[in-house]
Amino acid sequence: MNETAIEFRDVVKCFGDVTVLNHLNFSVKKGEKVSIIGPSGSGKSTVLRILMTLEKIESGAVYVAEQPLWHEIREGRLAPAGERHLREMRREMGMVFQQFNLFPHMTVRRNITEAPRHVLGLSKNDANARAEEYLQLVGLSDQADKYPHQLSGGQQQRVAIARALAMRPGIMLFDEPTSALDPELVGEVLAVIQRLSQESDLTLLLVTHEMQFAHNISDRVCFFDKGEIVEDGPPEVIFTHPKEARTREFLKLD
Ligand SMILES: Nc1ncnc2c1ncn2[C@@H]1O[C@H](COP(=O)(O)OP(=O)(O)OP(=O)(O)O)[C@@H](O)[C@H]1O
Repeated sequence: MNETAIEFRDVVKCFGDVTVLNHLNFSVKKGEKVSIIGPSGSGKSTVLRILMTLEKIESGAVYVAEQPLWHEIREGRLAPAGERHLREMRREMGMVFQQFNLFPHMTVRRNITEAPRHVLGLSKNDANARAEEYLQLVGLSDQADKYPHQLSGGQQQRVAIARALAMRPGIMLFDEPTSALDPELVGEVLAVIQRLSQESDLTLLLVTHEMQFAHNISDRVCFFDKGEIVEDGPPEVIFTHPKEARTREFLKLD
């Protein structure tokens, strides 16, 4: 587990006058399961959005699978990344958002097969077989012909997970995947992510407000505040005897 899957080196990200990431240094090893916790507005989602190239950074560097995300080597020199490089880098990662963002006019099966067919060039049969494999993994094999509006929020989020997995990324990013769900539907989505974390060698980076869940699935938990990592350690330490006062306060341990 020595290869680095994700690395932020001295990254600064601002929105206008507001510094959202303040010289952030952060890395995740290949196969590691890491949760980011912290107060609202601390920059947690921004980390994931930068990885998906949905946001640019002001300075510093981001590496994915040990390659620079925003730069590429052209003619032996480091040059700003072209669209092709960005597309290739994005392919290393699958992201599941708070909102499921399924295509409403497509069946569940087509939601999952669309990218494998058109981005990876899989045949219809191969893409369908892949959709079946991942629908089984998320427990929705019998829903392939339904449309998103015919499913519960929890089922839609499980389809979104299957859709991301069907691209076979090495890294899965989850941005508060249960925060848009009714409480009674949270468990089924967490169960799927938990199974993924136990049974796969995927690298997993999860932003969550579900502390017990972060405790259960993570190798490491990072507590973010004001765009910095205040504390970073195994869940047994962070959730029971963190060193930093700010972490204790956030977790209401005092
Ligand atoms: N597109 C944007 N334009 C301006 N400000 C933004 C934008 N996106 C995020 N921000 C601001 O950046 C800060 C960090 O946002 P971010 O979503 O990363 O926080 P977060 O820790 O994920 O919060 P939450 O737990 O509420 O989702 C917030 O103050 C937010 O208002």
